[in-house]
Amino acid sequence: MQKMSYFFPVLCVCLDVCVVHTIRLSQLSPLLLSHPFIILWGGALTRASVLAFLAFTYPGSLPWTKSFEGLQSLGVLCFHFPVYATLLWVLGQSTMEELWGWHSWERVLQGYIVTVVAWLYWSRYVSSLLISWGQYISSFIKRTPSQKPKEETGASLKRLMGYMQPFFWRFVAVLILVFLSSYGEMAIPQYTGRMADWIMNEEAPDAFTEAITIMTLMTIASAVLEFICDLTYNITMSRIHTSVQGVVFQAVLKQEIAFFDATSTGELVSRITTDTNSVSEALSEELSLLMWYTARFGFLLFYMVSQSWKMTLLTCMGLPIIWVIPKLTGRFHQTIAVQVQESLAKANQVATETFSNMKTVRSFANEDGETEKYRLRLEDTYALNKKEAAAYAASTWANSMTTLALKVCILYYGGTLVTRGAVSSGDLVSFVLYELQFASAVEAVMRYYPQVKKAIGASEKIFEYLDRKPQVPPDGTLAPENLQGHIQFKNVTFSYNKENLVLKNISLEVKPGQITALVGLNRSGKSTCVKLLERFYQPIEGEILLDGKPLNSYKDQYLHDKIAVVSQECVLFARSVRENIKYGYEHVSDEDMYRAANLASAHKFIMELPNKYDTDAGEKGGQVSGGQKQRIAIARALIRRPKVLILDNATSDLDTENEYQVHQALMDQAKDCSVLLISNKMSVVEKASHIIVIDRGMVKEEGNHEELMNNKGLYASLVEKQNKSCFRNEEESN
Ligand SMILES: Nc1ncnc2c1ncn2[C@@H]1O[C@H](COP(=O)(O)OP(=O)(O)OP(=O)(O)O)[C@@H](O)[C@H]1O
Repeated sequence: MQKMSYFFPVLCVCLDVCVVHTIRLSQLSPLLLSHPFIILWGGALTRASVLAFLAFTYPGSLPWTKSFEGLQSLGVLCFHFPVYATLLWVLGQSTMEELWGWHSWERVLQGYIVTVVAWLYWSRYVSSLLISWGQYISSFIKRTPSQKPKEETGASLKRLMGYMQPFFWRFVAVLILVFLSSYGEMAIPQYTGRMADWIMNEEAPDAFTEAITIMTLMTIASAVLEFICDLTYNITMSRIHTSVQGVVFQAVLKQEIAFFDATSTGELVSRITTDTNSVSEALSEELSLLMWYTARFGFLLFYMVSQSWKMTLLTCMGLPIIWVIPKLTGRFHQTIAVQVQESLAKANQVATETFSNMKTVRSFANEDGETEKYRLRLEDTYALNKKEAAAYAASTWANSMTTLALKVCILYYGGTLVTRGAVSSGDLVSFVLYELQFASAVEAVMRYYPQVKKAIGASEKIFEYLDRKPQVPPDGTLAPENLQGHIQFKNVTFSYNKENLVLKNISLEVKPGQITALVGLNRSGKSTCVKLLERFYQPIEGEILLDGKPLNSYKDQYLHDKIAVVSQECVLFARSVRENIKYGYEHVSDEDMYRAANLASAHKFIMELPNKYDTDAGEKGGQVSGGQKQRIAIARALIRRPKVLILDNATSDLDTENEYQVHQALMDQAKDCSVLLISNKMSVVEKASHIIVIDRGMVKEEGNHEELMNNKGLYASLVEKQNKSCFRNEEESN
């Protein structure tokens, strides 16, 4: 099967080449012209079979079909070269009549003109060869997954236009350039026809020189304008792309924390990078091509009508078929593309998750498990890719069949018009050239229009984030200069999923100038209280007050400046220690940074690091231990001189000595602010001025250490259990 998979496409390409070449020869031989439909169906069916075969042999690798197109172009090119070279040589021989059965030099000249047309057509294959191979190579380099199409593109288009607004005049200039350049392109067919008439009628020699001069000038002008236009357009589009990317990133950052809980990092990153890239690439490349071909389409139609309205009518009769069939097949292709996109996203999610948790994967030696999971996801994608490739083959087949049909009919009908003297040979030559470009313009418009539509549809996914209103009530306006840091939870009830209540009618108070500790068993809801204080989530019932005012009445930025949280899983950025401590507070002096680091018992070890405060503290290249990370995180919180300092198991990774030092420093710090301490170590908690014990989302008891010990309740039992376990550990170590 593997060997077959190489042999079969090559065979089919050869067959296809023969058929296409026969069609070219049919331009010279009336006999072959009498059987156009046999040739047509032969060509179309061969092409379809090759594409279908490729689709099933190499599903998911559309580059293969691109390479096939390139291969076919190369084949046609190789066949054409010797044949037309021989033909040109034969034309100079006296045996011409015997060879072709033609009876006059007039027919020989006609043959010559058709050959010129064929050569021009041949040059089209050269460019198509270069383009398709270019696409083939770049598809390996880029490999961006296709976008999820959407039906309602009108609104998205309007939004996109909004981003184009600042560049309005540039787009106007681009449109004018497209118009002028497309007009210039009409020179070749128009003046080739005139030259043909000159050859046939032996007009004044000046006519030939004039035609060739105008043709050259117009072609050069058109190429220069095209260059300027492409440059302007692409620079503008990349400007728009970067600004859209920035806006989307900003919009995502504004979302509430529950949104980040529900959306995977992989999806977010893909939305900002891959989705915006694909949309902008599609709009840069495909929209620009769509503009070109639409302009060409208009000009070609105009010139074709001016050459012969009858032949134009015939050409246009084929248009509905060219439009309808690919549209039907294209719709199916789009549906599959959506499924492929979704399936790819699932596979990407597995990969992202695995790479970001690589240490855990290695610790559990689960590389094979993750590989298998990824493989299974890819299998789903593979199955869909097969369908997608088949749909692609079907739509390409439909396209080529309809355009081939049109070509044969035009040649046949045009030939009869020349014989009857209704149009001149030059007109036919021009018309044939126009028609060749016209068919490819229609084909291109049909191809690029859905792609542009698809890209605009995909942009809707990006706009979803822009439109999404964060599910947190808008922040207030309060930002008082003097904040005490007095916190009150009044009958607060909260649930993450509206089913299981995590906090049940909780009321508690954290007073300024003292350390309040929150203790309880795991999952009792301690960290949830902190998340509510940070406004990550909203209580279902009750209210949280800061200095007697609802939390929501404060400015968000102000709140996060005044409330600093250090949690157990402190995350440092892959940046220097200095950048991590000054995170969000870059304006602060180095002296303040040293002060915060000293309070967090971090300054000493930082100065011993290879590059001191410039050492990389990040997760990947980081050179700091877990305990050191925690101290950097505490310094990061203290640098902003918070009014409420929350330590959620923030010293769990510190050794006894460092933990003691940090807590001594915090005791001093607590005089200026309120400290909320969450810790599972009772030795740490007992020093707090006030201790609140939480059990299953409810406050069970509160007081200071002595009071709670005398109570002999949950707190006393927690202390007792911890003491026992410490005693046992000490005994074991002795
Ligand atoms: N983002 C979340 N989405 C849904 N449920 C959550 C979320 N975060 C916490 N929970 C649930 O809320 C409950 C309380 O969790 P919380 O982290 O507040 O407890 P805790 O007392 O701080 O526990 P621990 O001492 O283990 O840190 C748990 O049942 C937990 O599963």
